[in-house]
Amino acid sequence: MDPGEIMAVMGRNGVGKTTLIKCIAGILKWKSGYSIVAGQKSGNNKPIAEIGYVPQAHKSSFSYSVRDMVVFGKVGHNSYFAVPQNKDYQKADDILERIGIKDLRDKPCNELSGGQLQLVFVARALVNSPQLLILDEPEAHLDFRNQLRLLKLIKNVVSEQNISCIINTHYPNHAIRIANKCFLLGDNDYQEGAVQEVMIDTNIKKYFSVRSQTLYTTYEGIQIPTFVFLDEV
Ligand SMILES: Nc1ncnc2c1ncn2[C@@H]1O[C@H](COP(=O)(O)OP(=O)(O)OP(=O)(O)O)[C@@H](O)[C@H]1O
Repeated sequence: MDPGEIMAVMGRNGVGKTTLIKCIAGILKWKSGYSIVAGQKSGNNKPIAEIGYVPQAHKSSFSYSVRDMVVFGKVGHNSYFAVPQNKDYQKADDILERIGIKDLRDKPCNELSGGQLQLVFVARALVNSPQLLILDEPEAHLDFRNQLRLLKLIKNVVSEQNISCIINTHYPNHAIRIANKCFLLGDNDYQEGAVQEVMIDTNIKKYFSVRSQTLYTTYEGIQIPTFVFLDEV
């Protein structure tokens, strides 16, 4: 992928999307082969600093404050010698404000809702200014407004910081709205290419067994495609 690009990974439940992005991130080992991120081979269980990975948010058992959770992303959670500096807290505060959750700053993470925790994980990934941002279903727990805000935030961060982003999503409407590329994963094959060419009704039928129709809405002079799901095939 090139800097400035967003790739949406799509496919039905259990097909292997999370496994794929965990292998790219170096969290899981490839059975064979490897991926190269920012010039480094991933797949040897060594975290790559240039990758910001945002897992699917479940309830957190950590009682750290939101601010500390984000700062740990910066200084390294397990690093004994790493003491957060004022500038680390300042950066964490800036990101929390940008994401719109500064009011949660002092709240313990184990008292957050799933959607709030998801946004905290995004902040924690961004605090390191990664070259590759990998997000696993980041919109899953968010309400419509926060979904929209998060998608806009991802798009802006990718373009302003000229980084790359891989986003695992179940929403074709989100993929077509923010991604340039799409990787559509099936049981025995995949399709990869420009999102407008891959995310089409015939592929939704082939990879999800759902009949859909694309409708178009014009907003601020831009045509926005929207998939309407009609029935199972
Ligand atoms: N820790 C694990 N050990 C063994 N099998 C696993 C493990 N995690 C996932 N799997 C299996 O690997 C396959 C792919 O799982 P994965 O989580 O990558 O799918 P996914 O496409 O991300 O699914 P979803 O859309 O439901 O999140 C599934 O069949 C799942 O049951």
